[in-house]
Amino acid sequence: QIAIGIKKEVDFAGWYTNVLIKADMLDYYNVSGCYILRPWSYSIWEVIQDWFNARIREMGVQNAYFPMFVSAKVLEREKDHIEGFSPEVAWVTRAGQSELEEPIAVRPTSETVMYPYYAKWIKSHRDLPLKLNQWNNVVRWEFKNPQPFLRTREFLWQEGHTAHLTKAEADTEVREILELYRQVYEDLLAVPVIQGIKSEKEKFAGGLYTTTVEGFVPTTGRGIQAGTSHCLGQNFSRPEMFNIFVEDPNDPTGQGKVYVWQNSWGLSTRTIGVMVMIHGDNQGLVLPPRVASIQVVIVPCGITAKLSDEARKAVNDRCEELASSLKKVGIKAKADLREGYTPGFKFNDWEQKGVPLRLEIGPADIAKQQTLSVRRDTGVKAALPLANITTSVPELLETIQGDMFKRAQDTYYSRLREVTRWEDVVPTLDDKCVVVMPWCEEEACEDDIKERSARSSEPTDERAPSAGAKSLCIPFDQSRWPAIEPGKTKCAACGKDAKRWTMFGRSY
Ligand SMILES: O=C1CCCN[C@@H]1CCCn1cnc2cc(F)c(F)cc2c1=O
Ligand SMILES: [Mg+2]
Repeated sequence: QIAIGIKKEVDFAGWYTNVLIKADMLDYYNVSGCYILRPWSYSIWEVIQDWFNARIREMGVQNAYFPMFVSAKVLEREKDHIEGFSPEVAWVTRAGQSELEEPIAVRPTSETVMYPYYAKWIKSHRDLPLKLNQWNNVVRWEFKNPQPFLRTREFLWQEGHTAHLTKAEADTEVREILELYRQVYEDLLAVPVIQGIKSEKEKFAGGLYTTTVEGFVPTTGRGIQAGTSHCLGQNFSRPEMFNIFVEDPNDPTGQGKVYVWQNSWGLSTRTIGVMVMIHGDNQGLVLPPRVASIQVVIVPCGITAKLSDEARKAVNDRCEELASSLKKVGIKAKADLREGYTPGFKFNDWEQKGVPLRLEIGPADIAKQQTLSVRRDTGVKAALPLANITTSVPELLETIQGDMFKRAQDTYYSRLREVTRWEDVVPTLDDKCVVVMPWCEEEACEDDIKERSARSSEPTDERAPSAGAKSLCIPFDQSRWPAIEPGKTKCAACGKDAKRWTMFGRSY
């Protein structure tokens, strides 16, 4: 009896956790907001790590590891940097039965752990650029309801922290990393994202500016911040903060000092949650081939009781041979020869786990020297000759990867609604779309938009106010929308001169 699944469009939150459990991606844990990452999801994180490590190594970034504990004195180095976040900080206050002299914080991010050592290690401009990254876990005691991968009290991420002699160099690296984040999503996870800069209200307050890759979840019509690359400017290197400076190589007197220009950038296991939400369907998980730990599952069919033992052996051997010839060309293939399970049971099992391609082989297929392929993303079936299977299957997997991305990108772009009149804002949000409007970029206006859009669209049911819209990003690529005419095009919210088209929406 295969459990009746929860429908994605009916109960999205229930569908999401059900898919994760049924696909063996995670398990629940008795500390709220924490989950166990089982191999089926952890293998996706490893693909992302391997890919990202190769590329940052090419950029001269080195991996390192810093302690997870931060003293209160160090964490609260600068009151205003931390003040908004302090409710999220987890503290160790005792070991065994003895209270600690000073409480020790568990890192929520590592700026304050790392930068005192940047100050110590960076003595000359020849020590620049310093580029370190760590793969670690961080703890943030969020109080909003937790969601696996999307909002958890402990999560895995990489956090890159770099120091440069000039702003220009820092600016360049911010975008190089953001481009890598785009590729992780679009090329590995088949998830479309839009690159842009955050508004003053939404940026990391401790930094100079924040760039972001913004995802979109069509089922809920909500945007999701999928990765961030900040330029910190000299905010963390200035004397009152970590005092990280070098002699100015361009100052003939040799007296000049340059405070270093810093960046920090992070991508977390939220990547996995976004991929599940975008591609999953009512049969369960749908994995993009490039991150699937099993890309092709081969299932013996037509094995009935009346089939002779040698015929049954012939089918099983053919499945095994097919798996090994696909593995030889680098395809992650598996023959499911489990006894005592029907083909139908196996089909459902691997569909729930999101394996991108199934190949069925029965006596009839052997006779015809073919296999029946079934795509997980579309369900489309096609007979494939065994003769050229080691080229047709890799090609089919690439087609699946491309089609999954294209479908998701078309959906995302179809939900970007150009809005130039305020009265169209809330209806657009209620339509599960992103508002893209000419915006003045003033913080007061953004506060106003959030408040005015929080009122529900139907004046009658004041009870159920919809969540307000916040700015998601100001896309770097403005060419998708009509040019803003300076002094002429007005902000759709306040009527002041608009500066750039900006995406507003409800978000995670
Ligand atoms: O977002 C990134 C990328 C990787 C490195 N860090 C930056 C900025 C993190 C911003 N941030 C985000 N969340 C925080 C939560 C806290 F509890 C806290 F004490 C501090 C922070 C905090 O600084
Ligand atoms: Mg937060």
